Amino acid sequence: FAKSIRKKSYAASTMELMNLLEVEDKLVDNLNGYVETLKMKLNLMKRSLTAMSTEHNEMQSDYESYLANPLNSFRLIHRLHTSWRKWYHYAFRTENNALVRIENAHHMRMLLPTSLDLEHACRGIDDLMSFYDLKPEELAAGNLAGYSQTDTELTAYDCLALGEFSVQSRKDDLAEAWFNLSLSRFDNIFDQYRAHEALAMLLAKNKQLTAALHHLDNKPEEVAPSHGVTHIEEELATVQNCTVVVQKPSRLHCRYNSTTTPFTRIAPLKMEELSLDPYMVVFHDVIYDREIELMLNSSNFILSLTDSGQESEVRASKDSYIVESKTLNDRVTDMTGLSMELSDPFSLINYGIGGHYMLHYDYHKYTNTTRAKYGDRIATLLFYLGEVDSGGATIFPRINITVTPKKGSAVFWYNLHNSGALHLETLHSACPVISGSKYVLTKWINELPQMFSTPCMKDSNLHPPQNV
Ligand SMILES: O=C(O)CCC(=O)C(=O)O
Ligand SMILES: [Fe+2]
Repeated sequence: FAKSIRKKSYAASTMELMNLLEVEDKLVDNLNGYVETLKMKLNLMKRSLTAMSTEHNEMQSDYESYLANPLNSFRLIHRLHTSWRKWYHYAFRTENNALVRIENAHHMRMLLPTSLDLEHACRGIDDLMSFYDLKPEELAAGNLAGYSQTDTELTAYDCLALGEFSVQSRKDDLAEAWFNLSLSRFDNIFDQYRAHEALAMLLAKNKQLTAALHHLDNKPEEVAPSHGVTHIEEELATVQNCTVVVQKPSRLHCRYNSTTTPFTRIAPLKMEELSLDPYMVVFHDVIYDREIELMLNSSNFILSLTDSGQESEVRASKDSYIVESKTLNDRVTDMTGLSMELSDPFSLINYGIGGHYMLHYDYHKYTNTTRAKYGDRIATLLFYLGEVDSGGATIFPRINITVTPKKGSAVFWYNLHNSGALHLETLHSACPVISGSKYVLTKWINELPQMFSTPCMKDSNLHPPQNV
């Protein structure tokens, strides 16, 4: 088998394509040889199995008299001791002949078309379609603008690949047609689900989440949900949560916190527990109107908003600005019992109409060494600096919690389990602002200086509420 490395693109020339035919010839031959070797092995095992089971069945029909004969008992012990071991090893052994075939296949991988070749081939088909105004159905049926040949029909996998190429080329309508063709060509639910999944991803990309989920309903039980599927489900949960404008009444209780630090004993904080795991609370009246006014009217902040010079864009997304404040740092310590050392400064975020913050986690998910050096974000505290006329809630779709901005309140939650593990249920986002403007002040709290206030407990995943 040739070992040379090919450089030319297969899709570019007929000569190269002829080489590819030759490669396929050799591959078929090689695989055939492999199958033959396996067949021989299988036949040998089948023959021995027949001999063994005949003997076994004879013995079983009258085992008392069979085993009464010492020669028979000897043979039984010998058989089980020797033969079964032999078969066990034989089953695991890879025949030399088979190994050679596998090695051949390994070398021939160099001659196979790469993903770039496949892309070129897809582009070729795509160009043909645009040029001659061909429809995917015609091509899939092997019909090339009236030039039709038998046996040139495309397979379900071909259609799937062309669909994927169309997604990459941002031709979503074409992609949908290819995926549907692929779906109708597959003949079992497992393969069909591949097409359903591709269609679901495409629909989800275009925000047609419910239609996407309909496709995902076709998932056979044996198939594990993919990352993409989980993402669609969360996106849908996000949309559903965002449409709930009023805050869900909390099942947990409301209380005054006067235990965190000496300060809170004098001035207790009003807090409402939203969740125990991840631990999450809302504090009321913890940032004052005059503090908010000062911050929002600071010339630097106003400048930072107008500076971007792209008013509509700024309004359509979030815009953040760094704020340092010892008073507020101390307040967050009073509220949470956590040290503000090594934490990021506050981030003042403004969202205009449609402004939102995609689903995300606040932790960095550092590697162990980076994390030991810099520390991850153990918790987040988010002050709401105003009410939003409509929309703009902070939502946690995995735990079904929606927090509606209320001027002067703050939401606080732990991003990490008490063991230090990342808390996956803290996935959250800011819903698009429908009307009004939203201002929040975020503090991402570093884990490193919390060693004594929140000792990391290896076996516990829960943050005890008394920490807050
Ligand atoms: O604005 C919000 O509601 C959420 C902000 C947020 O997630 C963050 O600052 O990390
Ligand atoms: Fe966040």
